[in-house]
Amino acid sequence: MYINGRWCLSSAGLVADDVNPATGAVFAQVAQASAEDVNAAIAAAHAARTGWAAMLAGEREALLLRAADLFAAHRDALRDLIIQENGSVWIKAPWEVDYAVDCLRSAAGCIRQPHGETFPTTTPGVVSMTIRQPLGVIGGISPFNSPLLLGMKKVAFALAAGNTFVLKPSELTPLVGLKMAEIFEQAGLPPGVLNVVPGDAEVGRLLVSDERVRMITFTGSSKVGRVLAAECGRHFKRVCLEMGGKSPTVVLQDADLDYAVDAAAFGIFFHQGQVCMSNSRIIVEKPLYEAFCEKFVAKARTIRVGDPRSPETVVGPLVRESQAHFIMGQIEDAVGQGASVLTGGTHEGPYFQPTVLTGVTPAMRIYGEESFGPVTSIYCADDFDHAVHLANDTSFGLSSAVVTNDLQRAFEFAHRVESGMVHINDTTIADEPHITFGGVKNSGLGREGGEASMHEMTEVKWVTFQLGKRQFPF
Ligand SMILES: NC(=O)C1=CN([C@@H]2O[C@H](COP(=O)(O)OP(=O)(O)OC[C@H]3O[C@@H](n4cnc5c(N)ncnc54)[C@H](O)[C@@H]3O)[C@@H](O)[C@H]2O)C=CC1
Ligand SMILES: O=Cc1ccc(S(=O)(=O)O)cc1
Repeated sequence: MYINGRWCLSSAGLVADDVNPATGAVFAQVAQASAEDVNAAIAAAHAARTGWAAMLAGEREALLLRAADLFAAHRDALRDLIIQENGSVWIKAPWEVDYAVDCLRSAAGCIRQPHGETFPTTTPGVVSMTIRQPLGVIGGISPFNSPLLLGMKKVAFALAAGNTFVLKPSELTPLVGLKMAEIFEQAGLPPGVLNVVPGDAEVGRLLVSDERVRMITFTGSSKVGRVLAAECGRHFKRVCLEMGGKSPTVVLQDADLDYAVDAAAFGIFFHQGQVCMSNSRIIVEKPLYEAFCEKFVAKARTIRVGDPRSPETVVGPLVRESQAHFIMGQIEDAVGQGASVLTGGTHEGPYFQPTVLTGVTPAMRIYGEESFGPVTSIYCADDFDHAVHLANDTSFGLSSAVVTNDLQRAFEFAHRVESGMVHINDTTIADEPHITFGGVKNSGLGREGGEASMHEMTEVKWVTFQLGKRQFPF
């Protein structure tokens, strides 16, 4: 692990296997942080926070830009590691590296940005202003699905805002987190500014309960997010949560059918459906429903499942085989209650066939639960209002999409849909480092990206300056 600028083993001698999802083979053993190690990482970040916050903006900017160039220079090695550790397919892994590079450059561009404000006051002679200051130590719990992208989104903006960081990567992708530290070290990041402590939920709990950690930023399941929100509340700690989704793509009756099929297919089969914004629900207006189902199923059947290293593969392995059993449980429950599997519905180990269901009802688990696999359900909407109702009939609210060229309908949908993001004439999957990203309902609390991150990761302080002497009443 990486603590205070040093590479070290677990003080308790703990290690865990790192498994390649594509083969099931153990390819590395990774040190696991003990309570002592977590304490050392937090202490290092705490000690480094004043120096890092005081570093001139231009110097911090230069460092992040240097790091961006180094991540770009390591593109092939990072791509290969992401494929090996996460099972990402060939089209996704390099894109993830490019995003991380872009994210660092975007964060570097934010460094001079946390502006304060000035105010007129009712007290004569008072100059009144706010300033924005770093929070101090931020703890990050990053997920497995895009371990570099989602880890970088947290680290880059936290550092840009002048905070120091302790990162706990997912148990399933610790090496990507450690590789990040290695490259930041090469870029010249001072010791203690970024610390990486692989481990299980206990490591996360230690980050949450330590009073030196002033904020937790998390991407993962709503189940864990709910626990973190409560625990951070108990410790009066800021929290930013990016959680799950059951995002809808709505296809209106005027849509270009082939385009809608392509958009929705990308929205569920990209990265084998392990994307928080995946359109695991497709809602089609009645006049297009039958034709859409037919074409979508035909497209799903052409999708190549297999070795993530092969450029032809679209759907690679799920990150762990147990996820395939979880999804099979959802499908069996749905079929047992009358749903139909139009295609797919089977898996070999972690390789899940692209799967399309119809006839799904609210009584079925898959109607409301996230699947995190290449499985979607198609619903028939009687009309536009029914489509909006179906889109909102979920406890989640991350992303949404509407495929139409009817501007009136498109903007009405954008206003009425209960989601943090809505994409018109597109799919549900979109993410750019400088744009405000996040969900409503059970999908999120707070926002990430660009200015939103800079706000979440800084504290506002009101400062006044009395010119001359104030007249006190007594
Ligand atoms: N929104 C998204 O992008 C993601 C959603 N998920 C969803 O979550 C499901 C489960 O995936 P997991 O990787 O197991 O994610 P998870 O969200 O259940 O766990 C994520 C992390 O939280 C830590 N953790 C668990 N309990 C904790 C606690 N009480 N305090 C502090 N840290 C704690 C774990 O050690 C792990 O690092 C997926 O199947 C998917 O449905 C998973 C990853 C990303
Ligand atoms: O834009 C594509 C995109 C963005 C994010 C993710 S993930 O949720 O971080 O995996 C995947 C694809």
